[in-house]
Amino acid sequence: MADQYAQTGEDSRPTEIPAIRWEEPPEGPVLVLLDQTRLPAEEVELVCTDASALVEAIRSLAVRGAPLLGIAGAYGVALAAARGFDVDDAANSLAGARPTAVNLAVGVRRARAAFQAELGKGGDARQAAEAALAAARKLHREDAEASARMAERGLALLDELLPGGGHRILTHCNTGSLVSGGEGTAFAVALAAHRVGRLRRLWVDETRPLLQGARLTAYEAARSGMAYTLLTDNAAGSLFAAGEVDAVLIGADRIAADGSVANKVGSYPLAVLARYHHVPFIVVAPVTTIDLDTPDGASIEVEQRPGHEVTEVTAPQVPVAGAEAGGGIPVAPLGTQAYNPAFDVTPPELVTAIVTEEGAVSPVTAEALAELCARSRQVTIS
Ligand SMILES: CSC[C@H]1O[C@H](OP(=O)(O)O)[C@H](O)[C@@H]1O
Repeated sequence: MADQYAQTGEDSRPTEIPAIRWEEPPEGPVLVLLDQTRLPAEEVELVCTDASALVEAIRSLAVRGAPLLGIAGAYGVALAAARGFDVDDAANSLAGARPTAVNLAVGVRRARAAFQAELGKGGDARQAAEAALAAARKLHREDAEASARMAERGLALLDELLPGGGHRILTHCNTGSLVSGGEGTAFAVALAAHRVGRLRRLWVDETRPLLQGARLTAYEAARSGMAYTLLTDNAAGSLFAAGEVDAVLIGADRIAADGSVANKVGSYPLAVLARYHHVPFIVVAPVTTIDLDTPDGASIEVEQRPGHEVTEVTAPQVPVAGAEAGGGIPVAPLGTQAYNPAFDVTPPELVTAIVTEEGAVSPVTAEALAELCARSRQVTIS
């Protein structure tokens, strides 16, 4: 069936999309973001000159995706320092902009620590700001390197689990260049398989309500030239039943110490479907997404988002005059209340493997995750 929906990308532009970059025009440093709320219709850039503009961009998902949130948070601290704003205030507002993706707080913490360490060594404000920027640039580089290594390790695992190639991969939400300093996490694995001719099809969940799959993953898949097919989230079950899914590849926003995985809402039902149909369910995430300070899935704060994201559909660049608060077109009676968690939590027993740049963990246990993180710290130190 997969081939009858043959949709291959037409775009030959480079797949790496500059989701974020630091610039230093004469009027002062800025953080330039590709506004992901406007994709795929428009490639519009947001120019942030202070932390509050970046906080708004994070909350509106103009910039999004766990690893990129970490990079943006670090640059946000550097921006506040470079422009003479209060760094502690900036760090606190950035770290609190979205609660679930642990990378955001990690990135903010790394840049803030570099800033404070430089001051502690007797450096002046300019030197401290430069130290924060250096920490942000380092995190950006490390994430790009991690992305390449995750792609390599993820492809090796797919080849091991699915001998014979021709992988039909289902993915949820968006985990490509738009969430990363490199080519992403789970999507980067699919891209690696495509480049060596071992991706038969990427099944792309549209990912309601904000449609990161339909708007962003399809956009990235088209640019790559891979064979991909979009589906509604509720059509995934019939694909599994038809035997059309060889593996599920998703990202993560926070992985608790016991191996519970918080990811875009709709991930947990895919894990249950995968288990029922004996299909590998693989999580691809950098080590920075593993949070040993969060003991288990119940301890992960799941972001609750505004109801209008469910009760309205919004044409990103065309606000609808007179529509509800969200500016979209109502699809439910005015006043309808909506349940809109941004993420859900998959228990470790439903996860076949967690693939990181330092290696894969399977089965997923607290001990194996702790060992992986310890090994990663050794690598970082050396
Ligand atoms: C690999 S990070 C991408 C991750 O982030 C997405 O959430 P959001 O679009 O709300 O930032 C989703 O959970 C993806 O798996």
